[in-house]
Amino acid sequence: MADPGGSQRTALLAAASLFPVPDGATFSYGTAGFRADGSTMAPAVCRAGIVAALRSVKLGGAAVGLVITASHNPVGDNGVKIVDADGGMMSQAWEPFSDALANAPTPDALLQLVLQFAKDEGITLGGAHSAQVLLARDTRPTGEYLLDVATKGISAIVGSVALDMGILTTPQLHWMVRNKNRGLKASEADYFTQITESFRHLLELTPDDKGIDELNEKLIVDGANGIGGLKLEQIKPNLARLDILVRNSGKEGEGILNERCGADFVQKEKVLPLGFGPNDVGVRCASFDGDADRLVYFHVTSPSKTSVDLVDGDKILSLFVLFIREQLDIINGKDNKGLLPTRFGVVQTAYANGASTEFLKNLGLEVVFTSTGVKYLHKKALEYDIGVYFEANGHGTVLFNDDFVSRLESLTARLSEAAGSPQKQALRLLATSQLINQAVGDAISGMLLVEAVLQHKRWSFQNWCDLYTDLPSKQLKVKVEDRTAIVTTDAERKVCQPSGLQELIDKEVVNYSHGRCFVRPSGTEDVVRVYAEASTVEAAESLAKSVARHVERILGFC
Ligand SMILES: CC(=O)N[C@H]1[C@@H](OP(=O)(O)O)O[C@H](CO)[C@@H](O)[C@@H]1O
Ligand SMILES: [Mg+2]
Repeated sequence: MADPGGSQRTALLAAASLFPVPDGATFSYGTAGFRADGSTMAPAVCRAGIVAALRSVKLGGAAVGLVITASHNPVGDNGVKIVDADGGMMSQAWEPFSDALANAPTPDALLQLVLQFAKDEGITLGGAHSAQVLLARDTRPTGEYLLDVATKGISAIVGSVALDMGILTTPQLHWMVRNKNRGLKASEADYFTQITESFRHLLELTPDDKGIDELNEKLIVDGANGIGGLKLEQIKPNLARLDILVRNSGKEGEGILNERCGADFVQKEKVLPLGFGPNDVGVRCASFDGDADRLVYFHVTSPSKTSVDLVDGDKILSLFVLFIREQLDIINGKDNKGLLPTRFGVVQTAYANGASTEFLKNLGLEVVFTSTGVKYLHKKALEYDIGVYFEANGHGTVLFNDDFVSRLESLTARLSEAAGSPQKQALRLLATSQLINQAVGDAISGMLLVEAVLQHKRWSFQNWCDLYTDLPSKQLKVKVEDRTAIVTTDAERKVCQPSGLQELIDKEVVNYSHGRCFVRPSGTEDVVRVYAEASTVEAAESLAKSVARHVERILGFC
């Protein structure tokens, strides 16, 4: 390997010495980057900066992203995630190196790891290369400091440039990286223009005969006291036909990030977030998580109850699927002789409610399953012309393949406005591809698509809720000695190790009507997760508990 030169070695050794890894600390890139108490994150963040810069060098100087956030976790936590040049999550092939680097015990060990990795990957260091990393952070108190730490890590790769894009939602940064590398406008103002314009365009395409629905314009958004609420306040005045009120907006003094509010809280607890109450009965409400890449909707059911009717990621997915299918069916209807052949696919995980999967399959759709984690779902969705994916917790998007968008564009240019022409349907799909974030799940743009579709269909929240009835489900966490002893297959729906456990699960499941149950080691917490579904709440709980007991017994409860 070409010697990277003294200055490169010195820079790496210096950065590693600034933020030593404390004895006993171990970082793991996990399902969504490194995360821990914010005050302990500097070593991992600095080293993630090094990884991001190396990734950019490897990709010929293409922009790579780095975001400082711990999403829905408590305000004291923080984390770091790397965004690949296509705007998606960092290539999984680089995760083992990221782990090794984050845990390198000494500056010299770090240097050796970088040198070896650069050699293996064919990366020439210290030469005439360039690298650029776009940085962003959410509103956490440790964010500013950690962003500075990341910058130091990036600068440790000689020739790298760190560009601070400011306080952003996670999906904004993904969008910027994607656009920049495609030679498209990539500023925050461009992001806002694109989503507000395409939203306006979609509303203009709402069927004329359906008129305007006065009732449906009001929407209250729980911003989790994070960055999403602040950004939504910024674009609110530019959103036609929507009367949005933001609560837990992230403004100084309004509340603590993610504390008893936000999409994760609402989806898991199924109760009202802080700031919502009896006066909100009947109003459509939405909830973002702390970095605004998750979205759920809810309704306050009665003035005396704190429970909510929840519309989770599965039902958001179902709404999008219906809308897209409606447009495709008309474009490809017999009068139009299949103008736009489309491979349309839906991607879910084992956590998708069984009722949603049945609903989608009954529509004749191709529904495929991947392991938990957006990185898996996104990759699968890219295999289709239009791929829709969502996790039940509200993270997801609709991906339009580039070739398909080109076909759609030339189709819209060819079609006339004449009666019977599916021009409007094609334009709706085009506007949808502009509105919904193509890089990653995005609460703000996802919410605008939901709103446009509800207006298109003139649907109330209740109409949406009634699409299907969720099967009661229960999730439990089991603390065991070593969660990695569980190995799964079939998109995590079956256990292959330890032997015998799957047979025990099967024996439990047959006792329950509509019973379904699976267990898997979490990728973000030191627990085994147990998920069960059945026809009643009590049955789902009982099934989850029985299986949790088997897990405890076989793996050793701790
Ligand atoms: C059941 C569940 O909600 N799991 C979450 C959680 O992953 P686990 O690997 O289950 O800990 O965090 C991931 C990252 O945010 C998210 O993608 C995923 O959906
Ligand atoms: Mg998040």
